[in-house]
Amino acid sequence: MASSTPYTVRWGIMATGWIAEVFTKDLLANPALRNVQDVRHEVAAVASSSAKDRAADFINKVKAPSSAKAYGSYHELVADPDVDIVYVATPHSHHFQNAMLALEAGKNVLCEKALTVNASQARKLVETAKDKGVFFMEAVWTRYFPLSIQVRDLISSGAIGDVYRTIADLSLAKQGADGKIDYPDANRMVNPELAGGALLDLGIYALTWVFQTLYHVQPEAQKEAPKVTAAVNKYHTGADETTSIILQFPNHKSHGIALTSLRVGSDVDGTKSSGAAIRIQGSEGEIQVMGPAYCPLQYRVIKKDSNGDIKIVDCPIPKDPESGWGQGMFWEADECARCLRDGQKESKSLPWTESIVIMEVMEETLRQGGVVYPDVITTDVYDAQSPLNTGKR
Ligand SMILES: NC(=O)C1=CN([C@@H]2O[C@H](COP(=O)(O)OP(=O)(O)OC[C@H]3O[C@@H](n4cnc5c(N)ncnc54)[C@H](OP(=O)(O)O)[C@@H]3O)[C@@H](O)[C@H]2O)C=CC1
Ligand SMILES: O=C1OC[C@@H](O)[C@H](O)[C@H]1O
Repeated sequence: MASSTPYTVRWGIMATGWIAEVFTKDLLANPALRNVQDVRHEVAAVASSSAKDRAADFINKVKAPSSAKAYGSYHELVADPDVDIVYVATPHSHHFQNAMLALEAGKNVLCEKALTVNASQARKLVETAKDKGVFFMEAVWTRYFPLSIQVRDLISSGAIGDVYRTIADLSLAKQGADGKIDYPDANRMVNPELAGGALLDLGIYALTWVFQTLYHVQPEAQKEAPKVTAAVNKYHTGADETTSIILQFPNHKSHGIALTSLRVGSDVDGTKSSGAAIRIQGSEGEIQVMGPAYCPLQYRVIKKDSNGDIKIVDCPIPKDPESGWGQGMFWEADECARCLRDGQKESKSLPWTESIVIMEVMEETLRQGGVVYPDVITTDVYDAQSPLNTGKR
């Protein structure tokens, strides 16, 4: 008989930036509001690489319980026996070293996207998770949206026949009046030292839709790595600003088109009236996914013989009625909790091999585009004392 006591996971939050805050507030949201009774989350500790006070301020800001510990270093966080799983919320440049720090300390890890800067780093992380016998997952939250699960199920059930093409776009119109992209050159979005660029930050979501619909749904033995043809425009910092990828899956005769840009937006006027960000095209019809590729809230199923009778399905994110809070990151946290409870080391919705194949596609894209990042962030040699782990910037 299933236990009526929810399984509790104690989180350690590594970094105190934007997404750390959003994710932690979702962790603290009441699971009942999303009809979840079997798992729950606690914030055990928060670490800032810059100052203990920053971690303490973060704990106050997100309204975590005062029992949550504040640390002024990532090393202290991963040594805390009260932390079951570490959420790595640093820039992409830091993921390899930071996730290794936690894995080497024997911690389970949820690491923000893009998982790493290259495929070799991703492979090393997976090997380490295996060696240590811990859970490890890339935090592509979109995969855990009920909408994504429904779309994958529709494809698997043959609702639109054989899928031959997926076109997916995640672009943000960030060009300012002066022709420059509206982020300072030092910002993580365009700074090569922080693995900046459209591809690793946004393109990963376009690729997520290509992979969810053309790769993930295939039987294990039929999953194939795609051929990659990419066009990349570089910003003056050296990071990619507009990147378009054609992925060819030869055995399935399917194509994925993954688009991303910091010059033009998928949502032209900010009113979400620009049409489908994702089109999944099959022999018997098409599924269109509306809204930003990272956080889609509606899909449409258009059958070949529908005669205009389109099925429209809304999948809103449950909000706390009092605070209005709820961003949809809690679903990926619930997945982590269930995997820990059930002793699973990887998530079935985003297995290790799939994260690695996607990293291979991104690495090849950057190679074709001539985007080069500094050695300190591309090395696949773990160094506990790397400046990326100690915060000595
Ligand atoms: N899933 C999603 O929807 C989203 C995911 N992300 C992902 O999360 C990660 C972090 O993004 P975001 O929160 O926007 O970034 P921020 O710049 O807001 O925060 C990053 C944090 O990392 C820590 N950090 C450590 N070293 C550095 C450094 N050299 N430069 C800057 N920060 C450093 C800092 O925390 P401290 O000083 O406390 O150590 C900082 O606050 C990225 O990988 C991004 O792709 C981002 C936005 C949305
Ligand atoms: O993951 C993300 O999703 C939302 C974007 O605004 C952000 O830049 C990116 O990191």
